[in-house]
Amino acid sequence: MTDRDQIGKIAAATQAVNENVKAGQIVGIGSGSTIVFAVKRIAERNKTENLNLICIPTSFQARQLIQDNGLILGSLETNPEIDIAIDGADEVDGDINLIKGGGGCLMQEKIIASCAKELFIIADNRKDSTTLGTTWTKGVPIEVLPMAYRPVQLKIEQIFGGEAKLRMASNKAGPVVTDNGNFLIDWIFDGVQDWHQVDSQLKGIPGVIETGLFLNMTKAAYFGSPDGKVIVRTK
Ligand SMILES: O=C(CO)[C@H](O)[C@H](O)COP(=O)(O)O
Repeated sequence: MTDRDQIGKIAAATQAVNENVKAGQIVGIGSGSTIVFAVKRIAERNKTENLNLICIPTSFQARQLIQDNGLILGSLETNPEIDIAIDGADEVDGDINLIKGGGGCLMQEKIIASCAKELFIIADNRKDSTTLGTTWTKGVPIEVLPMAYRPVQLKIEQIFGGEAKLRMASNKAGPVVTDNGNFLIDWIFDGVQDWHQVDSQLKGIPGVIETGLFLNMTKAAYFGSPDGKVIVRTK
């Protein structure tokens, strides 16, 4: 990531927090590099405004971020209903459908997003695309039960074509293991798909736990550019 990309992330995160976080809310905290700037901004505001938020994490990383920034940590057990969730994305299309899971946290992210009244996405403007599947070239992340990864890979390739790759760790021998103890398959697909149909077909394969396709879930996406300007896309 260059400094220029970082400026975009900071701008998007700051504006999204300024416009949407309100005192007393239950706030879902996403995962990745952009959410770090949102949590920092929430913590800054909390010092002067006493926001009294309860923050629900989407990952181990988010849990640490909440605690390291002096915010109140909650869970879905204590707070099953969430006011807003803020998260990053790997790609965002013109209808604010998303590919997520580049950082491996898609399942908890999707659960938290589904419990939130509103989901706000923050990203640098490289993530902005008109058609899903054009700028994110690493494939659709899919969380799978470890014992089923091989048949799931084969079934995905048989049904949809493309290549379904087991995500391997970089500083450990073997596969990436998610916060939930599962494996990830990155499905590199050919061309534009009917994503709603693909998502339900993928979830119909035994062993698939969740997909990184977030369809019709987002209220607004904030894209920051290297000059610090932010474009907001709503539906
Ligand atoms: O889905 C995610 C993690 O699983 C992230 O939200 C997504 O990868 C975006 O990350 P970043 O803010 O670092 O670009």
